[in-house]
Amino acid sequence: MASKASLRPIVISGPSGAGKSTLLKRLFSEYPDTFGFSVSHTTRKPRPGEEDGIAYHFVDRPTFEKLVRENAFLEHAQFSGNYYGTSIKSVEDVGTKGKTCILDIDMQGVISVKKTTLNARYLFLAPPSLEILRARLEGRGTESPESVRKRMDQAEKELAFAETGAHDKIIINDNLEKAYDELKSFIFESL
Ligand SMILES: Nc1ncnc2c1ncn2[C@@H]1O[C@H](COP(=O)(O)OP(=O)(O)OP(=O)(O)O)[C@@H](O)[C@H]1O
Repeated sequence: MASKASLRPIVISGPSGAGKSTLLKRLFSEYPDTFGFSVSHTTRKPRPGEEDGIAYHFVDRPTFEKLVRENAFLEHAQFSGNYYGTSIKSVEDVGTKGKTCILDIDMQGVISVKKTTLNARYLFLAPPSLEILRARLEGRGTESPESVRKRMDQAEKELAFAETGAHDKIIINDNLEKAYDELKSFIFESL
């Protein structure tokens, strides 16, 4: 397997529980210097040891809201009273440092990346079936029944979106080894 990846950002999406984190964890540990995640913005206060520009870009609310008005974010949301967002520039910065940016985002995020000049490549990770997806979400032991229900509803929307042909490649994660090999082939494909 070649280990030179294009510097075009890779967008990975797919239902919650499809296996994105599992595959990305493996990819980052096999290739520790090749890939990077973008640094998000947040209005929450830094915790001890968190450096600005490394853990997050720490900004105040007026600054964050100004960035929203300027359409600087691919996606942003509020959690427990704080804003969080992924800026277009933070994705570009990863490429500038010579790493391939990996974006793990939902379909709304995919739609927004497509509106930018980031020239990304789009990968969709699908579960073998909705029944198996449910079993994996339940088996992960991290979700309440209500959270599983919400994720399953959203999964149907993600799968319908993938059927529109919005992605360059769809990988079905039935077998982890096979899915990982397909992920690497897509990522290291020479373009
Ligand atoms: N091919 C596979 N076969 C069996 N189990 C798998 C496979 N791939 C992943 N899993 C398991 O499925 C569960 C969900 O995987 P993971 O947490 O990586 O999903 P995710 O797509 O990152 O979800 P989220 O978007 O919620 O973070 C985990 O418990 C993982 O170990």
